Amino acid sequence: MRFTLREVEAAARERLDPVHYDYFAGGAGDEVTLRANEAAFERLALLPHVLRGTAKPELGVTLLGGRASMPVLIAPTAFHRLADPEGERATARAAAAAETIMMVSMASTVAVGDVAAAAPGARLWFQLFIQPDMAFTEALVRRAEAAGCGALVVTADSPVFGTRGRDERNGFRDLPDGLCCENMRDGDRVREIAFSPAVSWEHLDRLREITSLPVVLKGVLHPADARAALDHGVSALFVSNHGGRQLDTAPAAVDALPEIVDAVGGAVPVLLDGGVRRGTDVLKALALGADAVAVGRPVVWGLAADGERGARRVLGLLRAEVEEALTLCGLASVRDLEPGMVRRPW
Ligand SMILES: Cc1cc2nc3c(=O)[nH]c(=O)nc-3n(C[C@H](O)[C@H](O)[C@H](O)COP(=O)(O)O)c2cc1C
Ligand SMILES: CCCCCCC(=O)C(=O)O
Repeated sequence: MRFTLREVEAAARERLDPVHYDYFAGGAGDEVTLRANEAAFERLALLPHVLRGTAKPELGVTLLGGRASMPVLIAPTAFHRLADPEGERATARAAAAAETIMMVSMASTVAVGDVAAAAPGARLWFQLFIQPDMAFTEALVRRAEAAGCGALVVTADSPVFGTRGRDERNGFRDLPDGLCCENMRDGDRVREIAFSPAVSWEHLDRLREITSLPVVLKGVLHPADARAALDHGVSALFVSNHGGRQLDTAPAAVDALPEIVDAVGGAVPVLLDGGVRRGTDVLKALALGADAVAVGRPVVWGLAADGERGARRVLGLLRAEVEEALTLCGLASVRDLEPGMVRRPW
């Protein structure tokens, strides 16, 4: 039995090739931001209410017209077949069982159409690194649409691929033979994902012209960028530092959240990922104005520890913890969380 996400991670670490464990676990530079994401949640205190006479709390949220049974989504992470032979198929089945949204990485090791086919009823969004070759970007969008994805999650924090010291030291550069980024197939070749500093707001405008899918902008930390994103018509903002894997010493996600929420002023939903490991972290982020959070590594750990069952276990643990924390806070619903319930005691 595994009772916490830490125990799931320990089990995953035992099963994974150490080089692959480091790829999943690691961050950029000195991993300052990686550590800060979790530490920032720990520094926040929750101030509970008492004697509210509540029933079993309501956890469900509605995002971009779709329902999730809890405010915990699956963040896009690459290369699930390094963790489990079924890879993203297993993750999607776990997401469907939990009735939550899975963001399928553009760097998935199962093509998005095959992920959708393997998990009927799964609520999928497709994550996109805009490719400077807009014709190929459009081809990716069409694949996501054909797979029934409900939104495009455009990752904006990766004009270059962050330098991760663990991968450099381990010499981890390529997927093993037999695995590739299946969405990148183009005729009889598999393209490399281009990370390009030339990608700009104009590309985002162009993307919005070629699809009617809602666009979620992921990797926003600066309030001025949040305001610009609204001007460019995004449907949701996603506060994220890429799990500490891009700009090291960028702020912890939950520390950046209040200013983004303020800048957005309720115009669109705000999501957050980075360091969410406990139900209480979920409550803190929602109290500070997030509409939902997402988890990256925890789902990979579940997958590596026990395949689909492990990913389900991770989502189940988080659900149970959110429910218990809400009850202990005297709340009937995730909607009742408000900023006054979060304190910075130290
Ligand atoms: C192994 C790994 C792969 C990732 N791959 C992607 C990706 O393909 N696209 C993307 O936008 N973000 C990617 N991310 C970032 C996650 O979407 C997310 O921002 C981050 O994992 C959240 O932090 P957490 O792992 O602490 O929950 C990746 C993160 C990890 C750990
Ligand atoms: C060369 C493919 C890289 C996929 C990107 C995965 C990612 O975002 C990560 O943080 O790792």
